[in-house]
Amino acid sequence: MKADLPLIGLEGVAKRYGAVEAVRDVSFSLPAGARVALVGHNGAGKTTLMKLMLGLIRPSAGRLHVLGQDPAEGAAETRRRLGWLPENVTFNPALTGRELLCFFARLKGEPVSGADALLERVGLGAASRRRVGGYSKGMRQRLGLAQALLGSPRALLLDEPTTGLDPEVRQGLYSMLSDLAEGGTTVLLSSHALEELEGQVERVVILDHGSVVADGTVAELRRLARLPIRLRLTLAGEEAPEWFGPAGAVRQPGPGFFEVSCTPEAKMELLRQATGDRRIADLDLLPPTLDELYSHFLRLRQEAAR
Ligand SMILES: Nc1ncnc2c1ncn2[C@@H]1O[C@H](COP(=O)(O)OP(=O)(O)OP(=O)(O)O)[C@@H](O)[C@H]1O
Repeated sequence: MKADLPLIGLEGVAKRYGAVEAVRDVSFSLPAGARVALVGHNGAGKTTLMKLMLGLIRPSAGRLHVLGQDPAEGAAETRRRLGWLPENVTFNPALTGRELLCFFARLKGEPVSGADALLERVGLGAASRRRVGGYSKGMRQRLGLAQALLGSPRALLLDEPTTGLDPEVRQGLYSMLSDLAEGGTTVLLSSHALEELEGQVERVVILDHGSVVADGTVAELRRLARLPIRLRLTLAGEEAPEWFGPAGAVRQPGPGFFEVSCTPEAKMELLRQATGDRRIADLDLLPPTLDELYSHFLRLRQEAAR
């Protein structure tokens, strides 16, 4: 692989299924060790992009390179260096976790001797000899991740890996992905659940109807969107400070506390006012959520299309 190439790169990639334009003119690149989320509504093109990167389907236009190769050329060595967790992973319920992982290891041409260590790593050590039919959703997802990790892949493509997981299992999965990225593995995951991505990925690529509508760190997207910032203020007594109105739009979501929305530039002045006023008992800064950013970028695109 050429040193100057990112691990995965897409240039003007399009994919048509008959009349459906599943992916349109998509370009981005993923360096080694990146943790990136592909975010979009149902049918936005997330799975199609992953299948293109895996070489399972060919682009209608544009170029892809994955580990220095065109994935559609199907080089076996390139495929072995990629791990994939499909969206709806199903396993033979009659087999144990260990049997299944050994089966996948043989398919991938990897030694089965690493299966136990991998099962330990994803937290399935104790359950490895139980039948998968009795596994919970979280356990099946972890087995799916173990399967994707076979052969120490350089890039992991995970299609909605956290769907249906409880918060604790989800956090465990994210911390595992963070460790892998620290070790240089590129992690690309798709998700609808924007809120849970905060702090878990460095970059978010927002897709809408097959096109990229925004691509950046969460902080960059917030700066670009310039959405109002909310300050939630809890009053010490009855009296609402006179500067509330002029400071920005005011809402009272409940008794004794207010939300003041202001522009990003007005934020520091508002904070100074609030922290210097004894009538304010407590405050929370509420930056725009990822969901709000997502809606903002979709709205911009729809307006531009009119
Ligand atoms: N094999 C196929 N044949 C025809 N159309 C397809 C095929 N695969 C995907 N599509 C269409 O391409 C578009 C993108 O689908 P894709 O599965 O990539 O979306 P997605 O973002 O992964 O959606 P979801 O969040 O629902 O999984 C959709 O309109 C879908 O119906």
